[in-house]
Amino acid sequence: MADDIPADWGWEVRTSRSSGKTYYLNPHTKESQWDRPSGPAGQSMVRASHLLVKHRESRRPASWRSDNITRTKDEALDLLTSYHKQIENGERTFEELASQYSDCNSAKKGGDLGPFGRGQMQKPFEDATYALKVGEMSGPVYTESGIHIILRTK
Ligand SMILES: O=C(O)CN(Cc1ccccc1)C(=O)c1nc(-c2ccccc2)[nH]c1C(=O)O
Repeated sequence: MADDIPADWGWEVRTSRSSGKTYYLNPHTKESQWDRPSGPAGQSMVRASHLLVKHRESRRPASWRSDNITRTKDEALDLLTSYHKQIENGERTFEELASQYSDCNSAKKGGDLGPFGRGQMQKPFEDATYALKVGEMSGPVYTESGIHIILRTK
């Protein structure tokens, strides 16, 4: 779905101090150019869905599912492991379980987070996603938000 990634994603629009003209700066390569870029700023975009199970040590132990999440980290891991098994054996789909059980607002979209590039998500989440092949599902991934299963979709 390349159409959902803006052509010049990742470039910064700047104004030249000397001429007042607009130019484009790639913050990753530090290159600048007058013409509007025709491609993303040289970084690969990915797309993923996730199922987040929060616990009492989560940075924000609350979600659309519960105002006060009190489960322990171990209980969260047990839940996530059971979801992972049900998806692996084809009993349930990733989308069904993420919609029903994910403590992330993305549950409303079957866990889909849309496209993102490096530097946008918490580092453990980003690294786990980039390490997956398209179509592959992660094991438990730990971030400040809780414990995730990630499905790379693009
Ligand atoms: O960590 C926090 O202090 C609070 N957050 C961050 C957050 C809160 C609302 C919307 C988006 C992100 C979350 O706990 C959170 N993190 C995520 C998240 C984490 C990694 C990848 C994608 C989403 N979703 C949520 C959520 O409530 O919906």
